[in-house]
Amino acid sequence: MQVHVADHPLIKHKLTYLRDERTDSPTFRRLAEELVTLLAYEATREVRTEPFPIRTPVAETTGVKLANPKPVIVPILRAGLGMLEGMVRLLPSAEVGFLGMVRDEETLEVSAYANRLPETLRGRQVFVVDPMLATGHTLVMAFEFLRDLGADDITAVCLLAAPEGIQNVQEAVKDIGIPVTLVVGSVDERLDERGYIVPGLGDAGDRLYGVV
Ligand SMILES: O=P(O)(O)OC[C@H]1O[C@H](OP(=O)(O)OP(=O)(O)O)[C@H](O)[C@@H]1O
Ligand SMILES: O=c1cc[nH]c(=O)[nH]1
Ligand SMILES: [Mg+2]
Repeated sequence: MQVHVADHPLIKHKLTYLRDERTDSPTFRRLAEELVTLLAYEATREVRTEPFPIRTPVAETTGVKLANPKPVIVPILRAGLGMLEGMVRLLPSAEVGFLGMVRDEETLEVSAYANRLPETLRGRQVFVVDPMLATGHTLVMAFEFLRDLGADDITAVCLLAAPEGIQNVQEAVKDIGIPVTLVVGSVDERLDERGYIVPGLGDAGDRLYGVV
């Protein structure tokens, strides 16, 4: 698995405000959207394009456009929804599929409660968005779902990751058997005993949408 840690002062600046416990929900949502747009620049570096002949007011030339079939963006509910708009803004012609997953706060095991994805992902580039990669259980289960639908090219975009989680995903991806790229805004210090990223930002879903 290729791992890219975005190293950009604007990303660090926005992440600092995102982490700050004084940041309210509307500001948190705006920052998450802005951050994903910056990370998406890195995540879409290998997006497939095809030649596209055009005529400018001056001359004929051949540019590029996104190739067909178009990419698929998959936010992992709930918190991944906070990154969807920023990603769609960069890839407006992409299709969007949804995966709903929640981790048990005691065992840290994950269960899926919603799945609305294209029938097949064969030949599609898939971009998974979820702000937090903690133990990595959620991402691994998501990758298995996507692989079972034929995906063979997955890029995951996360705002924060724990080193333990990256390691777990790296191990699991060997068995999943398809190329995976991970783009993250920061690799934090560690996980705490409750499975939260340290220093992290707390519960991303709650900070975006409130405690349910
Ligand atoms: O790497 P992991 O240990 O699996 O944890 C990461 C997951 O935890 C959070 O979701 P959560 O389960 O809190 O659901 P929510 O988005 O509905 O709040 C986060 O958005 C990830 O999906
Ligand atoms: O720190 C964490 C870990 C998992 N999920 C979150 O929302 N935050
Ligand atoms: Mg949550």
